[in-house]
Amino acid sequence: MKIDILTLFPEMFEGVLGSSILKKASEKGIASYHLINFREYSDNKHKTVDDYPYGGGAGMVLKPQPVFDAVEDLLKKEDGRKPRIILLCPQGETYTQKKAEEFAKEEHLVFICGHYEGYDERIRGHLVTDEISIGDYVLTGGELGAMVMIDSIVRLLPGVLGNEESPVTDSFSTGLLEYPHYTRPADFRGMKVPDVLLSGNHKLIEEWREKQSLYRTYTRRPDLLRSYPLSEKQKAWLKEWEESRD
Ligand SMILES: C[S@@+](CC[C@H](N)C(=O)[O-])C[C@H]1O[C@@H](n2cnc3c(N)ncnc32)[C@H](O)[C@@H]1O
Repeated sequence: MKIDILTLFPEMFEGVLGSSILKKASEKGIASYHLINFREYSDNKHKTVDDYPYGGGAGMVLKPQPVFDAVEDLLKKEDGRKPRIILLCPQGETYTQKKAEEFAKEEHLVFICGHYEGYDERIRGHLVTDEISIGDYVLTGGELGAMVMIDSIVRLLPGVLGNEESPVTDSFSTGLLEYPHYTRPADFRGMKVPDVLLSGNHKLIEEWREKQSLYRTYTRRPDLLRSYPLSEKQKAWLKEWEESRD
């Protein structure tokens, strides 16, 4: 997967793209990252990329010209193939694991990281294919949001995670939150690992994990259950928990 990142602060990405799974993915040739400082595309001799808002008010607005020119330059190299062009934006669609899975199927993603008060509206309306928010809060710029998205997408690409890690049972991938994990020792300062995990009975362990996963979701994120296809056994567990609350 090719990932282009348009940013005024390319140095912010060095640590994240050069560490852990994202670094491994690029070393294995599965993902390649290209940082583009769109200030270099400014047609202004002072290389400014922002200007005062029409109508007055606080803050500066990113001008359309450097961003359009930077994206058009990228597209020239694409032989007509259209990448997804993602604008990081607190007013966009809220990012989810489903969206990460959707983007992971693409061959080429372009991220546009805003800064200042916001973007000229023509960038939003005429250049991008997706507007994504990473949550209901306001960041200083789109860089952290792009890093969050890139990390969650790249770890889903085939061959990126080793056998010892799997995105399949991760929270949200299954539609539920993941079950709790324990490792050695079996007794840490009197806090014991549930007996079932030490039993060696794989069927019982699977059932315990399924039940824990459902219970976690029921207590922490009941909203996820609205779209989750519950089995009859799971419905019975939920009924039991509902009744014990009364
Ligand atoms: C200070 S914010 C601008 C917020 C804008 N004035 C508004 O109220 O919608 C600057 C930039 O940070 C990025 N940003 C801020 N919050 C974000 C969020 N929750 N998700 C994604 N990007 C965000 C966007 O790129 C945005 O253009």
